Amino acid sequence: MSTAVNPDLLQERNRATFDPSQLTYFLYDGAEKTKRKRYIQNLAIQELSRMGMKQYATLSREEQYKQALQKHAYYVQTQQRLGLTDPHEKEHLFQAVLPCEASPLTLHKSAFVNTFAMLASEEQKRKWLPLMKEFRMVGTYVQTEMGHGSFLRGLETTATYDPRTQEFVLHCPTISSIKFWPGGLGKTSNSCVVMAQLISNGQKLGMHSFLVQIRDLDTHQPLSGVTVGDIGNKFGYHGNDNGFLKLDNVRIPRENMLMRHSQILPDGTYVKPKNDRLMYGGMTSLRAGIVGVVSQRISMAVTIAVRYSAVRRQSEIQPGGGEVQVLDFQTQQFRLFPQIAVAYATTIASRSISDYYQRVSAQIEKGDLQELPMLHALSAGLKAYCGWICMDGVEVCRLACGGHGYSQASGLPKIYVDTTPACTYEGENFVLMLQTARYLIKCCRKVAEGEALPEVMNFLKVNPGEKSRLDAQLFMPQLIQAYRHRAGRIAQEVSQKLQAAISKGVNAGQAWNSNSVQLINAGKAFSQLYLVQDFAQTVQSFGGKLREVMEALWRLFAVSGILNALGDFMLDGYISSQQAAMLQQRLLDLLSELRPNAVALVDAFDFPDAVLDSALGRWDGQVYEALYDYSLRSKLNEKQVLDAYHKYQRPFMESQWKQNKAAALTSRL
Ligand SMILES: CCCCCCCCCCCCCCCCCC(=O)SCCNC(=O)CCNC(=O)[C@H](O)C(C)(C)COP(=O)(O)OP(=O)(O)OC[C@H]1O[C@@H](n2cnc3c(N)ncnc32)[C@H](O)[C@@H]1OP(=O)(O)O
Ligand SMILES: Cc1cc2nc3c(=O)[nH]c(=O)nc-3n(C[C@H](O)[C@H](O)[C@H](O)COP(=O)(O)OP(=O)(O)OC[C@H]3O[C@@H](n4cnc5c(N)ncnc54)[C@H](O)[C@@H]3O)c2cc1C
Repeated sequence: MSTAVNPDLLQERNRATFDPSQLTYFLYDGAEKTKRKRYIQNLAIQELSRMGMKQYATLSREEQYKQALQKHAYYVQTQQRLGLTDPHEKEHLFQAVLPCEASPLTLHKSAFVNTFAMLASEEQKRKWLPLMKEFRMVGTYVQTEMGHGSFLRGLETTATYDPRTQEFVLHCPTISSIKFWPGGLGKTSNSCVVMAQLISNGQKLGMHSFLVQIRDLDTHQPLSGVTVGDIGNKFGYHGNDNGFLKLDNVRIPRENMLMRHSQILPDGTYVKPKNDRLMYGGMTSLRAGIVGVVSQRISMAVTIAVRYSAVRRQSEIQPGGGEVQVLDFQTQQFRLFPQIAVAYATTIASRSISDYYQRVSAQIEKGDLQELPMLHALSAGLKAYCGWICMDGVEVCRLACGGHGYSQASGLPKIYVDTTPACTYEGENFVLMLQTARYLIKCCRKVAEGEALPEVMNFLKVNPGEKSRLDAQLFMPQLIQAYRHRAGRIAQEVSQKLQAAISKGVNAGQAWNSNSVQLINAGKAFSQLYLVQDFAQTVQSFGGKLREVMEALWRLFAVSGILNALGDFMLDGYISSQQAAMLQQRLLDLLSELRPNAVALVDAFDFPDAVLDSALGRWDGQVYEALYDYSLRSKLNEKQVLDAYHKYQRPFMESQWKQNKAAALTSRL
């Protein structure tokens, strides 16, 4: 394959008005850390290549599972060999080893060990954490059942305390109570944290967590009373053995209930937690983490689509003027440039929600639960909102690559099937957004009662007759104010509707359901406001040319967000039709303004080719060579004439030939 860089891409890089390495250093916390990231990723990529790893998309499901295990083992061992302790460095390594390739061991650390560490007492941690950390116990987080996932209070699996033996009896009483979906459960895990309804002294005490061993630690055979297996093929996520688990009166010692926040004493007496929802802590942490996962996916997809659009030439703009780079079509820019903005906006939001999570967790550790409701509302809203826009964005990128986007060679299908479950797992997005709305409505009531709100919620104090002062300059404060006004208005309006329905005697649940479409909209508007504000704040920390480019990108994010939900902004007359028309024009101006920097903006993400795993998104732009090479490696090309020809095609063809003509046929027409 040619080693030269495609001249169109070369030219794109030369015409950028800013230095993309400045942006790369922002993303990876400076030049030194960027160098270290590159060192770690290149080392892993070279070693894995020497180990003969195959392209994920070319493997069968079973092979994907096996290779993912092999790679995950390499990931952990390489971490140890290099002495990595910084979580970002571990993340860089993980990205290079398993880029969008679901691993059966992902849940071990992120959900099993982390949830255990959050919910177990000090004594329990001393006993079990070492075994988990050295992979003697390999585990997962087992909550969802066949019949219930979203409605946790509806889970049916029971953990009944038996004071005579000081044991819990874990039992799945019905088909719908069979645990279903947990990652790594089917074939890989020997242990798990199981969520079950606690029953003691005949009292139902709600969902609690239990450490349950499901397989023998040596033979790996399922233990007595345990039926466990893989759930079968899915939309994607093939490297992961998402599993089912049926517990049939399985007994575990009393000390296996995770007892940090609530306890069962030997005689069966129940000690309540300070707050029931502390039990949900593991989910909150993962939701915060998922914002980072989806932001990475859209960043990869848009890198592929923008680079490809710079080398793909098709059609003429001026008759006779020659074929142009498809990136020069306004429609292509209209599809792709907002996705670059989404990639940066969500990356920035992922950092701030992660920092916020760490801060509030530290407070919770000290017993201060004041910010828990806000953390829940924000992590749920951002997980859902970022999940949606990143999933949609990945598909926009795939479609923008035309026919080749449909090939696995583009890397885009692999990214899509890895992004879309983020809208379902760790809380179905609509269900989560309604949790965010629940918090908003509570805050609206506080406004009505004149109570103080956290500073970030002050947008709920809406000025009803307010008109936007937005003009063609698109000043930051006016754009942000538009988002504040819209988020506040929608939340207040739906809050008033709820109040009105309840005062007419409609019960609270009915009133909630009848307004839930608007409640979702309130949650989205709040989450989008958060992204717009957070992105703006970051842009203001940049200087020089980088600031100019990133301000334009931020404006594109803010303006396209308004135009995509124009009704929300115009319904109460806040934005006039003249302002809306001005925004439509300014959006097009911003596309032209950003055009010279499109490639530099995606190059700044600094994804190695092996991470993108894409014939279309290669750094050197040699896409046709790569596509052709990929085709030649198709398993169907291993033989010139396939067995299926002799077995099915030829007999079928012959069955269609008219008897007398068949005799006259020669091998060439
Ligand atoms: C940064 C760390 C990074 C870590 C690493 C990151 C790496 C990422 C790797 C990604 C890989 C991902 C792999 C995939 C993992 C999938 C795992 C799963 O799906 S596992 C399965 C995931 N499954 C799901 O996610 C299930 C989704 N369902 C649920 O979570 C619950 O059923 C519910 C929240 C919807 C309702 O619960 P219900 O008990 O009926 O509650 P009500 O509605 O009656 O409200 C009562 C009160 O509770 C409050 N509150 C609620 N939650 C929380 C919270 N977390 N907190 C605080 N508070 C909370 C609520 O605000 C309300 O307060 P108030 O207004 O009364 O004051
Ligand atoms: C790839 C993948 C990995 C997973 N990994 C794990 C894991 O490791 N451990 C684990 O325990 N689980 C896991 N899950 C399960 C996952 O957490 C659940 O599927 C998820 O929480 C959604 O629940 P559900 O399937 O019951 O959806 P449902 O709740 O049945 O959703 C169906 C529809 O009903 C709607 N709906 C439900 N309730 C409401 C409501 N109150 N208001 C409005 N609409 C509502 C939803 O919005 C959705 O449109 C995984 C799932 C997937 C796809």
